Amino acid sequence: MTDLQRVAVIGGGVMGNGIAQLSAMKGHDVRLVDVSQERLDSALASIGTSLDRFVKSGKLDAGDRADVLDRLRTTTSVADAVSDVDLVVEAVLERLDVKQAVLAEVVAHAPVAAVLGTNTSQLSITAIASALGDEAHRVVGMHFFNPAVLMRLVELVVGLETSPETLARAEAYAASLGKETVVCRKDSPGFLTSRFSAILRMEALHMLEEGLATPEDIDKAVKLAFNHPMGPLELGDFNGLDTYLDALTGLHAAHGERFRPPVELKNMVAAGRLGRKSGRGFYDHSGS
Ligand SMILES: CCCCCCCC(=O)CC(=O)SCCNC(=O)CCNC(=O)[C@H](O)C(C)(C)COP(=O)(O)OP(=O)(O)OC[C@H]1O[C@@H](n2cnc3c(N)ncnc32)[C@H](O)[C@@H]1OP(=O)(O)O
Ligand SMILES: NC(=O)C1=CN([C@@H]2O[C@H](COP(=O)(O)OP(=O)(O)OC[C@H]3O[C@@H](n4cnc5c(N)ncnc54)[C@H](O)[C@@H]3O)[C@@H](O)[C@H]2O)C=CC1
Repeated sequence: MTDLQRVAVIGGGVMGNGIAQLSAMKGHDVRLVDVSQERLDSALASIGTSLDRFVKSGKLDAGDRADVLDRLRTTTSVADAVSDVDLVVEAVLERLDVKQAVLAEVVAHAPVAAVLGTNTSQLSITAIASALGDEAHRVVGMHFFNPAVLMRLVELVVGLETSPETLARAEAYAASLGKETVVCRKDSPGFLTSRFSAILRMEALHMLEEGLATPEDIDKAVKLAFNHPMGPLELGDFNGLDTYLDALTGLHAAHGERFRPPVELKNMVAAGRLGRKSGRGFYDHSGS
């Protein structure tokens, strides 16, 4: 194990619970933080389901399942969670002000040597770190992919103030999780992956708006023509349409018209159709 034994994950939603689970599976001592016990219970339920799948497919020993859960502690207190950690992964919602406030609270309570990773999908790392004054050198983009327990990549993003030591420690943590990394060496909203992803997704949304085909056929075209495991609309439901809309809104502000979120996507989020997590999005998930 590296010197990054103790890890706190802030936010236990779609991404945070997977990052916490994976870290515990790879031997880290993990503290998972969310705003309420209800949210933490929901995160633990997702982790339990995922661990069961690993056990069922023979990728995890039934005996090791309990050890993984023993290494994972939950709390609603950021101060308590980060007091002795080596690294923090922030995975709260995709809003600059919320991320800045959470990291400011982390800095107030974490050891000065702790690395501060943010799992933002597209926000500027420099802007997030700007709330931390002299501590900005400790902030690095650590962009995981959903589901974090299975996807092979972590995209590391260097902000203007990120120190080489911070990047090196983030690389060591990703390696300890068995991940490959790419480094986006110049901070730019959307980095490498979210800009690629958004281009395909925007075309799918425009095709839907233009009535070219059903959602099923738009997704099937991408899956079968290009061998993608999921189509772009299916993937939106998988990510969560609220997070997807927040990400597009940021990309639109940074890169202009090509990423303008369509009104239909805004309407779906306003109506609470958030994809898998609410039971309905581009598709009906109420039975799954
Ligand atoms: C504007 C841009 C910004 C947008 C918003 C932000 C987004 C981001 O910032 C970044 C992102 O995450 S983008 C999304 C990246 N993720 C993807 O593209 C996922 C695509 N899907 C897949 O790879 C597979 O469908 C997947 C791997 C998910 C599932 O595989 P399959 O399709 O083959 O389905 P299954 O047969 O169900 O699963 C295969 C094996 O894996 C096991 N498994 C699946 N999920 C699991 C989980 N969560 N935990 C544990 N095990 C799991 C499953 O049991 C099965 O195992 P075997 O039976 O042994 O093969
Ligand atoms: N959903 C996805 O597929 C991906 C999302 N991301 C990024 O990861 C981050 C989290 O996204 P999701 O997990 O999808 O969101 P989510 O909405 O599923 O989960 C966010 C969690 O953060 C918690 N939270 C909010 N404020 C908090 C605070 N002050 N302290 C502690 N917890 C707090 C919420 O209660 C919620 O449980 C975002 O920045 C998103 O852009 C990155 C890769 C993929």
